[in-house]
Amino acid sequence: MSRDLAITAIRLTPILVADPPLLNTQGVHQPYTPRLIVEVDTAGGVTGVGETYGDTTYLELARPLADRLTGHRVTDVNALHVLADAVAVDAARVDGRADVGGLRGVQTAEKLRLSVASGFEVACLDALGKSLGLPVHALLGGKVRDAVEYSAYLFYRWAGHPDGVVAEKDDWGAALDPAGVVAQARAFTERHGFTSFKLKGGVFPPDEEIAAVRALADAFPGHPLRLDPNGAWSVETSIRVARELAGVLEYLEDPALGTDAMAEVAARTGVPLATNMCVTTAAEIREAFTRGAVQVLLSDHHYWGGLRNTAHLAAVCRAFGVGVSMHSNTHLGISLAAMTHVAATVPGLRHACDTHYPWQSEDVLTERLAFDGGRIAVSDAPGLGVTLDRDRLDALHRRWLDDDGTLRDRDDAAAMRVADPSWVPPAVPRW
Ligand SMILES: O=C([O-])[C@@H](O)[C@@H](O)[C@H](O)[C@@H](O)C(=O)[O-]
Ligand SMILES: [Mg+2]
Repeated sequence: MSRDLAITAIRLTPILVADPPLLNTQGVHQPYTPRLIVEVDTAGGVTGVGETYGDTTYLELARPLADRLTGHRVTDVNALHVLADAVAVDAARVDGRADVGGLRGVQTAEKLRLSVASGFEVACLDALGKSLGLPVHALLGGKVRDAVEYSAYLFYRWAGHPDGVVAEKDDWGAALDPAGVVAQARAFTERHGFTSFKLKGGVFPPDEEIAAVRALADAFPGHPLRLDPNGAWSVETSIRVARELAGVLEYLEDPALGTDAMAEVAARTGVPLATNMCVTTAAEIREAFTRGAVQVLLSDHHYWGGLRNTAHLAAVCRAFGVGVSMHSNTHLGISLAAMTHVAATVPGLRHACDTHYPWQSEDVLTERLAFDGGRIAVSDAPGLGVTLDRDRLDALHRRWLDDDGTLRDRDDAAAMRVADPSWVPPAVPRW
């Protein structure tokens, strides 16, 4: 192995990963969700790995980007974004589209490019770290903590996917009322030691979700609690819920959609508001921050364009006096490792980060990342500190190849229609 950092080959492997029947305001998670694994080989004999969304539009962009990046060096992460910008995206297939599988705010061609580039950036940094014998956090300026805290991501859910649907089974059971939510939270603490809890809301009428949060507060006195209805409420409903849960919630996440609504809710309640929907692009920052619409920004290295962009975003938040934490969608261990490295470098990270990882029974790593007291230890091994399990990768890719296209694009509303053929994503505000 040498330190020749030239990229000689890039492998893109789309996979389908098992996902439980988690409910959100759009519908329910598919039994399998697409992800893309990126491998970058260097002339020095090192391979770096990255992970990002695997839906069709992401793959269409990833392929030409892989061709253009080959021949560059793994240090060329600024050039990576220039190359991504030059790849043609059919904006008509992206701009203004409803987000049917992710509830991550506005969809634009730029955000699509950033989301794809992030998988390559992580793979490049992993390869660079391995080549230099340095952990990724060192490439970002070094860690300021040795472990990163995550919160238990509670979901209303069915015990299993609808009858007749091919799916992996799990032992979490159903959670459809306050008692079920508390039981799920207890399972999270027993299995992973989490001490802070986020409930995905927007599924049941607000009073039922208020009751679930109150039940959590009774069961876990003094523990940080969040509720996230993904913008399903009107301003008036948001204000009512915020007032009822004042003193109970650490923050309320995206109660209503858009900067105007969030600013009004923030102005009329004392509960801090967090978002991964109202501010998801650079262009949305100034207005939301100056109007006080957001008190905590949930960053996400996938759609903000990588780990370095995430560190920059955290600096912008600091400048505006806005707190920062992390959003999560369905993801595997490569992304959890990447999140942990960048989170380790962010000063003033005062809120536990979100992660879906405990819901993922499958991974492409030889060894799963393990939570200890709800925290992931920051690896000091070279690169991300994870090892790809090629057999697992091949098996999950085989599942993607065998799919007739039904599952290759995450669509929570379509998944819900399997159980309820009349389902359409509710108009917003839903309540
Ligand atoms: O996975 C889900 O159902 C979540 O609702 C996800 O799609 C959101 O993007 C996310 O977790 C959030 O915090 O809004
Ligand atoms: Mg959210």
